[in-house]
Amino acid sequence: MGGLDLPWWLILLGLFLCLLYFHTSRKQGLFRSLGIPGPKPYPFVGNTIGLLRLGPEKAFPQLIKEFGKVVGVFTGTTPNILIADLDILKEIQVKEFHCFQSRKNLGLSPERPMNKMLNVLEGEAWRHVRNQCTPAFSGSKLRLMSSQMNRCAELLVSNIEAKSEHAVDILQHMGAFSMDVIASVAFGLDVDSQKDPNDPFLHHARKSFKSNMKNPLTLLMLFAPPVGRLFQRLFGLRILPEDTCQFFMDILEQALDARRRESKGRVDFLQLMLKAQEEEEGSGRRLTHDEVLSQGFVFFFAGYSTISSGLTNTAYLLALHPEIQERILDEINAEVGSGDPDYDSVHRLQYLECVLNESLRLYSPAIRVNRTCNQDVTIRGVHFTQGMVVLIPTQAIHMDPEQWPDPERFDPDRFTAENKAERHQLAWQPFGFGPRHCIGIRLAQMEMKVALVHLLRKFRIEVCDKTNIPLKRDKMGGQPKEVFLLMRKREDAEM
Ligand code: HEM
Repeated sequence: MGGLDLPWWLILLGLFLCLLYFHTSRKQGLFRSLGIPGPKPYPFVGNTIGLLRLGPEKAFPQLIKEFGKVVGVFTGTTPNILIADLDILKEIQVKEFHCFQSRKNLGLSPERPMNKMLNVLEGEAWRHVRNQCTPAFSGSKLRLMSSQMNRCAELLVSNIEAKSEHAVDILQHMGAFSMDVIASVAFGLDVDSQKDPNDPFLHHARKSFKSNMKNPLTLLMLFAPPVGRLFQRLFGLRILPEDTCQFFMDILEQALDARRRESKGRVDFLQLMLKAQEEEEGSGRRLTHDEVLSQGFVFFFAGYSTISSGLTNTAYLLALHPEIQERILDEINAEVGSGDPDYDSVHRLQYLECVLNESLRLYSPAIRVNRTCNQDVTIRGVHFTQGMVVLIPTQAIHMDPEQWPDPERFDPDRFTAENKAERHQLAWQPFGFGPRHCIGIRLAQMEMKVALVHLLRKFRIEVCDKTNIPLKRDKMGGQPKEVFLLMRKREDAEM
C-alpha cells in the first residue's frame, strides 16, 4: 500500500494537539461572546508574547489607546480584563469588593514561610489576618518606630557623606536604607547594610529578590499557570532557594522566641503581632504561629523594593528640580527645626507629601494591581465571569490626560487640597484602593519623609553626566535601574 505509515504516538500527539487547540480556542472566544474588545489571541499562548515583549508599562497604554478603557486579553487561556475606567474600578475595588476579594493566585508561595502571607491569602483567612495586622500600622504604633527610622536615616546620610562630591548610585543607598528599616521594624534586627555587605541577612535578602525576579518559574506562573504548576510539581521547582527560606524561618523563629522571653521595650511588627496574639487569647481565633511568621516575611518583601524605588525616583525628580528642594527645605526648617523628625512633625510636612505623591504618580512602584473575580457580576454593562483576572493599570491611570493635564510634567501642586477635590477619587492609587489597599501606606509615607528630611538637610541633589535622563526602569516591574546623582554637601555648595 502507498499510504503513510505513521507511528501510533505521532497520531496520538496530533490528536492531543488538535483537542488542545479546539479547547483553548473555545476558551479564548470568551471576550468576543461578551462584546469586550481586545487584540486577537494566538492559540495556546493568547496575548502573552506581546505583553511580555513590551512589558506592562508600555503594553497597557497601547491597549487602552487602541481598544478603550475596557480591554480583554489572554495570558495563555486565562481571561484578563484590563479596566482603566475609574467608575467601573470604584465598584470593583470598593462597592462590589466581595466579588473581587482575591488577587490572581500565582501559586508562587506554596512553601513556609510564604504560604500565609497577607498578600496571597483569600476569603475569610485574608480578612482575619488583615484585621489582626492592621493595629500594628496605627499612628500610635508608628509613633514608636520613628527612632528606628531616624537611626537608619542617619546611617544613610553618613554612608553617602563618605562618598560625597562623587556621583553615587542613589538606588544602592536607598535600597540599603529601606533594607535597614525593614530589618529593624519587621524582624527586630539592627543591620547596617552599607557598612557590612557580608551580613547574612543581606546576603539572603538579595538572593531572594534576585531569584524572585529572574526565576523562569515566576514568568511561567504569570503567563501559563498550569504549565508552571506542572513544572513545580514534577521537578520540585521553587521560587525561593531552600537555604534562603530556612534562613528567614530561623531568624524569625529566634526573634519570636526572644520576644516571648523578653521584649526589651522594642517596637517591631513581630512584637506587635505577639501582643495581638496574647490579647486575642480566649476571644475568637488568634493568629497562628505560622501566620505570624509569614507576616514578618511579607512586610520585608512588600516594604523593601517599593520604598527604595519610591525614594530613588523622588531623588531623581528633585535633582531635576532644585527649586523644589529649596521649598521643601524651608518647610522642614519651619515644621521640624533641627531635631529628629517624628510622627507628628512629618505629618505637618504637607508640601513634601505633595512631592512624594507626585513622584508616586509619575513613577508608580507598582505598575499594576490585580484582582480575581470570584463571583459572576455585571458592572455598568460589563459582565465579569468567575475566574477572570481584573488588571488595574495603575501607571497608565496615573498618566491619563483626562485626569492629569500634561501628565509627563512633574508638578507637586497637583496635590493641593483644591486640585485634589477636582479629580476622580481613584485617579491616584499607587497604594491600591479599597479594603485591600496597601496595609503599609502610613509606614511607607513616614519612612520616605524621614529619609528625605535627613538627606535634604545635608545635601543638594544634582544631576551629573552619569545620570540617565529620562529615568531607566525595569519594563516588567517598574523598578528604576541604576540612578547616578551628585550629592553635594550643603555647606560646600553654599560657599
Ligand atoms: C512606596 C511604598 C509602597 C507602595 C507604593 C506599595 C504599594 C502597594 C500596592 C499597590 C499594593 C496592592 C494593593 C491592592 O491590591 O489594592 C500593596 C499591598 C500590600 N503592601 Fe504595600 N506598598 C508600599 C509599601 C509597603 C510597606 C512598607 C509595607 C509593609 C511593611 C507594605 C505591605 C503591603 C502588604 C502586606 C500588602 C498586601 C495587603 C493585602 O493583601 O491585604 N507595603 N502595596
